[in-house]
Amino acid sequence: MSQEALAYEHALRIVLDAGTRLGAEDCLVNACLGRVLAVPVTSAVDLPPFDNSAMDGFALRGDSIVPAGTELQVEGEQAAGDGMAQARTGAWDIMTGARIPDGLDRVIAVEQTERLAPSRVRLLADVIPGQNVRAAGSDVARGENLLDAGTVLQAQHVMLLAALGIAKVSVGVRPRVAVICTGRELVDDPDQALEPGQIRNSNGPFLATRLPLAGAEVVHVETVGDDADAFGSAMRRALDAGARIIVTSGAVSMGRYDFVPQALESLGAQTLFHKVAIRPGKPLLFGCLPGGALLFGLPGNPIAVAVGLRFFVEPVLREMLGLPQETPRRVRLSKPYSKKPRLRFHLKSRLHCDALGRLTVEVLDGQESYRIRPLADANAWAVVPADVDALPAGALVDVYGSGHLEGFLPCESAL
Ligand SMILES: Nc1nc2c(c(=O)[nH]1)N[C@H]1C(S)=C(S)[C@@H](COP(=O)(O)OP(=O)(O)OC[C@H]3O[C@@H](n4cnc5c(N)ncnc54)[C@H](O)[C@@H]3O)O[C@H]1N2
Ligand code: MOO
Repeated sequence: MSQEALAYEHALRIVLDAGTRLGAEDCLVNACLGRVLAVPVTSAVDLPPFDNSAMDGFALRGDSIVPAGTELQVEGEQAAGDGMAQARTGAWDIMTGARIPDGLDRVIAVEQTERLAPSRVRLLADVIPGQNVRAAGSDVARGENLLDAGTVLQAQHVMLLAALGIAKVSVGVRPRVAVICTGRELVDDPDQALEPGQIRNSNGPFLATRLPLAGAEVVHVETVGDDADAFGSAMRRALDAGARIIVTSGAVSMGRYDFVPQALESLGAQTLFHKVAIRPGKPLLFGCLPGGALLFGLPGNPIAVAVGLRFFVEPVLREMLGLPQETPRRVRLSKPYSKKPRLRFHLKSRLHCDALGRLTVEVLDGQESYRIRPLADANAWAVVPADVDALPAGALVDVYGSGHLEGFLPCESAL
């Protein structure tokens, strides 16, 4: 296998070709948040299911306008939850959401009436046909297409599905993913004091929290030292937990303890590439394990992990979930930017929106791959291709949101 760094596009093609679409499964609507709809949803019913009142007031009927000054006998009362009622003449005391009695066709708000006697009312305003009536099917008509396949289900979809009485939806099976962090310097327990030379494991918690947001099910998380045997055992536990993708962090570069490439070989894995012409994350390794699970060996620097996840793992998750690949937005740079040629750069960036709604993207200071503070300030990734070395302020660059399922402007209110 060549040690030459592959172009990103070439490397991504290899990854996507290795990912197969998973099937669909039923999911309860109250547990479907963040899942990707596999089959479109069509409504079998009308919403609202019956004509009902938009106001507390009086329901009545008429051929055309019923004029102000009309006096009517109050014939009955209809509250939300009351069933069918037949009305012939007069007015019905009605509450918001109550079914309109059959035979009536309009509602006047109570504050536009004057009660003359317990069962007599005078209208203080004209009332037109259909006034304050929420017609059956006016929100959703039976047979209407509501949600497309590929929709990432959110609380507003749950509201709609619940209103329609839909209890289950068909969603893409979540790819099962395991996370293995390597490095004898790593400390997992936040209560444990650091010995000289030790650092806290931040890649593990990052991967374990970001992967579910990216549509994966995390089935195993483990940290091992710089020890090929311990790594091999962790890989076996990850596979036993059902992982179809294993994401490792660290030990893929040139150091004496960078044992992952060797360890993978002894596990019978096929390394499909090692090194991509990107920054950060150049030593990224991708391979296939004997049972077919995919292995992403992400370089240990935290931003190399974030880039490997966003620009390699997330695209293959899309493939497995049956989603088309993303198209970046083109956004103007707020400041000039220059970089080394021949590497594609993935830059911690922040989208800004001015008072007229114009977007610009700011490449944040502190792009080194050990610097995690700027990632916490970022809300997007700007990508500058390998063959570009300098861009003036105002140049258009490709921009991706923080995560592939989170939309382009995940925190518009915070821009
Ligand atoms: N001689 C060379 N040295 C390095 C090269 C190179 O080409 N030649 N590439 C550099 C680049 S670029 C990267 S990226 C790193 C990748 O190194 P490894 O994948 O072998 O990762 P480690 O050495 O294990 O760790 C790198 C760095 O990240 C810290 N780290 C590791 N795991 C975690 C974690 N779970 N949480 C937080 N931080 C973590 C680790 O302590 C190191 O500081 O190699 C360069 N070197
Ligand atoms: O490619 Mo490395 O991620 O720059 O530190």
